[in-house]
Amino acid sequence: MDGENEHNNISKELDVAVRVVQMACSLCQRVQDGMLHNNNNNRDHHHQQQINSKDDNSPVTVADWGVQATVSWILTECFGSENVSIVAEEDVQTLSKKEAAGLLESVVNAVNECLAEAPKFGLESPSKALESWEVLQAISRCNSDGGPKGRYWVLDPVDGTLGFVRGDQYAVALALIEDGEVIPGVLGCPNYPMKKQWLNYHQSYYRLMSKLSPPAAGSWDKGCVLYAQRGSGKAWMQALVHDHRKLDQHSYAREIKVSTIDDPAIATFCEPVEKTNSSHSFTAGLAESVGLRKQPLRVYSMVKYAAIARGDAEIFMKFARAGYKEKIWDHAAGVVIVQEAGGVVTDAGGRPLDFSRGVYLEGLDRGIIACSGSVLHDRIINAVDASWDSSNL
Ligand SMILES: Nc1ncnc2c1ncn2[C@@H]1O[C@H](COP(=O)(O)OS(=O)(=O)O)[C@@H](OP(=O)(O)O)[C@H]1O
Ligand SMILES: [Mg+2]
Ligand SMILES: [Mg+2]
Ligand SMILES: [Mg+2]
Repeated sequence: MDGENEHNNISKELDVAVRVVQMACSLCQRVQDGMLHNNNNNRDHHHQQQINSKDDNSPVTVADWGVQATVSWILTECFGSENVSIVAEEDVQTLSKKEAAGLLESVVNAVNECLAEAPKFGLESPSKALESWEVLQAISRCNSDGGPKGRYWVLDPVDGTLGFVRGDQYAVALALIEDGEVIPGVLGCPNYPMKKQWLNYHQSYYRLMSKLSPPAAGSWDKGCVLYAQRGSGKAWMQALVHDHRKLDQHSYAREIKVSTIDDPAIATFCEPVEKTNSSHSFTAGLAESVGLRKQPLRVYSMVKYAAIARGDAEIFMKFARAGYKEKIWDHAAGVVIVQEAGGVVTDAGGRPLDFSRGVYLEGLDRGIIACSGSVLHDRIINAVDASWDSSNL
């Protein structure tokens, strides 16, 4: 099939990125399953350690650090440390504290367990398990500040950590930026099933699952990985896999496209779950004035971009409070995937997001609007202008 040929034609960078995101997804699933079990059974000291608060009160877990270490280690091995620079969300401050020894040990174990499986994903394992200092080094070498020149990877090890700790949606996001432009992007969505029978259904399903024993490895086909290469005009989705070697024989990448719906009356918009991350009242006003009739789909993480790229929803809007600066790792991978799947992504002024100015999306005008097509996109942009002054954002 075409899918396979095109898949074989992708760059080495995208190929490695897809594989390492697959690995990262299985690390996350293991940690999430472990957390949900602990939650139900006993609140021992391990559980106390599992969710940590950052300075801004947002959560960070073994999975966030574990994925950052794993991706950093694999990219460095594959491309050479002199060729790899990475912008990523987490640092080692908390982890390096004396009292965090147990937490660090959990991270090191998660990383080694994950790296040991690298051959299943067509990548190489370390010759022996990494020491704590090597894991810390892998995390802290993700210290690039981005910028307008050269090449750097952009990683959000766990996006939607809140969704993750709640047993809900989250994503692993990896992109490569070259001279300020996102080239390939990969989004791993471990709780977003290949088929559309999803999200609402998901929570109760997960609640039920967490009381049962974990499913046999490899039998749970509930996640997907999306990816795209800038300029190809194509975006792809593959199932979350536990053994890549088995899949290499198949044409396992399926092309995805945005929705063709451009009638607001039947369009679905998605937005962040938390009101603190995006004004629900402002988007409700917009929805009303544009004629969107369906209830908003509130979903954690960049799964919202995945939903647009796959055609499961038509609009994604995010209006953070004034003064909040969006970070490049929360958007880079999602934006290129949506665009290559046929969608349109801009700020609320209709300008493209500028990934070339460091860690933040500097100069972002009010909010982010991703749509399946320009008809809906134009309408939303116009509605923002019409209602902005009367809002108090
Ligand atoms: N105050 C505020 N306003 C806007 N955005 C914020 C804010 N604080 C954090 N963040 C970033 O939002 C990321 C999660 O966004 P979501 O769209 O998943 O939000 S939500 O959880 O569904 O409410 C989240 O990503 P992760 O930290 O990777 O989970 C943050 O980077
Ligand atoms: Mg994030
Ligand atoms: Mg994150
Ligand atoms: Mg975070």
